[in-house]
Amino acid sequence: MIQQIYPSVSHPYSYELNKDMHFAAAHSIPSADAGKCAQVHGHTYFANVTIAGDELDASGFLVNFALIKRLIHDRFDHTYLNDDNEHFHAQSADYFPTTEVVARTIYEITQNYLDQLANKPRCVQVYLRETPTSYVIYRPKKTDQQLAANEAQNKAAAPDA
Ligand SMILES: Nc1nc2c(c(=O)[nH]1)N=C([C@H](O)[C@H](O)COP(=O)(O)OP(=O)(O)OP(=O)(O)O)CN2
Ligand SMILES: [Zn+2]
Repeated sequence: MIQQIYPSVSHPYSYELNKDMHFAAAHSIPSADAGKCAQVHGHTYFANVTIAGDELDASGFLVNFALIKRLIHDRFDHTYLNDDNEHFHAQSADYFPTTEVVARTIYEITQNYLDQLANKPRCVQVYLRETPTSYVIYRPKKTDQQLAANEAQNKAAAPDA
């Protein structure tokens, strides 16, 4: 929920920002195993997006909080997720509008935007609460390049280990 403390994510960056948002949306899960969730119903989703980086932009921002809200809240608020065929469809479970898939989609939209910025911030965690008792955390896997950089950093910190 907004103003709650979220699970922390480890990363090598100096700055970390968190943006809380909420949006109302309807969905249905197109699976015979989804039970009552196969019927159209709605939620007030709470999302927390964590962004990290080492460089600030000309405004002294890692990224403008307001832009993250525009990207996510304005895209999904008062929508029927199943109608958003750019992100969701019924042909593959990886694209059903489940909490897991919506969390991953929020990551993808955010990171695609961040990739265009000169200071190259990274989205390191998306926390998405669908109901008072259910939430998902999506964390992107580290790329081979990031794993190699981490290893080099560790070696430099403890060369004899
Ligand atoms: N792993 C997932 N399981 C379920 C998802 C999902 O997205 N990922 N979604 C649903 C339903 O869409 C539903 O919105 C949420 O279900 P649930 O947490 O069971 O909701 P309740 O309010 O009924 O929970 P209670 O704790 O029993 O009150 C189902 N599963
Ligand atoms: Zn639901």
